[in-house]
Amino acid sequence: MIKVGVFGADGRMGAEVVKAVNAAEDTELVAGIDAGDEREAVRGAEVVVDFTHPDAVMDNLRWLVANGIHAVVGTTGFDEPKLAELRELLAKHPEVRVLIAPNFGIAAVLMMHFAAKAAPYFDSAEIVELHHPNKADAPSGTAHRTAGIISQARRQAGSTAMPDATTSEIEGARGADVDGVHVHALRIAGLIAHQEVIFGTHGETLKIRHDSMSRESFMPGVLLGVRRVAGLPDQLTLGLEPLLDLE
Ligand SMILES: NC(=O)C1=CN([C@@H]2O[C@H](COP(=O)(O)OP(=O)(O)OC[C@H]3O[C@@H](n4cnc5c(N)ncnc54)[C@H](OP(=O)(O)O)[C@@H]3O)[C@@H](O)[C@H]2O)C=CC1
Ligand SMILES: O=C(O)C1=N[C@H](C(=O)O)C[C@H](O)C1
Repeated sequence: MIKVGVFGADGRMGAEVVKAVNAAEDTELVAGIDAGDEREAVRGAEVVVDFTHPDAVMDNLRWLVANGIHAVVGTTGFDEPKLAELRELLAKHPEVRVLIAPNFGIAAVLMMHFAAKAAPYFDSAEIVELHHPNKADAPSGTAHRTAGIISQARRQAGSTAMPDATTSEIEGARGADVDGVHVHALRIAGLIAHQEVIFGTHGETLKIRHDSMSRESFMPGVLLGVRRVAGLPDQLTLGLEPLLDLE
């Protein structure tokens, strides 16, 4: 049995993780905590799953790493300074492993993988992400990562700049520029988590769309992370791709 703690246990994702950990035959819930609760409650856990808030996750990781507990992190909002600090912390605790994935949906990971493969073949690429209106961050972590991998694939292929003759716009009309890829973030009541990557070239477009219709969709990926995190070769793993042999 893998002993698991959950940070953000009463949240939309955390509550689903608690259910999944309780239902799986090889995992056992030590404790689930929320903002204001004592982290000590999860001492004894081998792995803690964090679905909290971009402003809270680094404090949680500082505590987990210092206490020798592996972390599976779904919370978004990681930038280079946060990752650099985390690498420094981990260097002092070589036994600890951290897996951070902006999206634990297997189909979402495939959507990003296919987007990277398609990117060199098109002149244009833009991302539309659509989420529930209670989401804290925009653009989504998934859109951020997708833009990064499209941009990397285009750079590696020597692609030229995307065509765009805009010289006048109302601020925001072209979305956010993430690594040179325009990202448009929609917040719509009734939705959960969706993303469309739109590619275009002469006379042809390709749209790759992913839809999470329920938060259960993330649980196979989260449980895979819980089962595998302790054995990962690198102290810090970004994205679920290596666990799915997708690199
Ligand atoms: N990687 C993935 O596959 C996915 C990632 N996410 C990401 O997960 C994060 C959470 O999303 P969601 O569940 O919708 O958000 P919610 O707001 O529903 O839940 C967050 C929970 O975390 C709690 N919390 C806040 N700070 C702390 C803390 N320091 N320690 C412990 N608990 C804390 C909150 O408590 P309180 O309400 O009391 O403040 C709340 O219960 C977001 O960053 C989101 O983007 C979401 C879906 C999938
Ligand atoms: O907040 C959410 O809901 C989600 N957050 C993640 C993100 O920011 O990409 C993953 C998924 O899109 C749902």
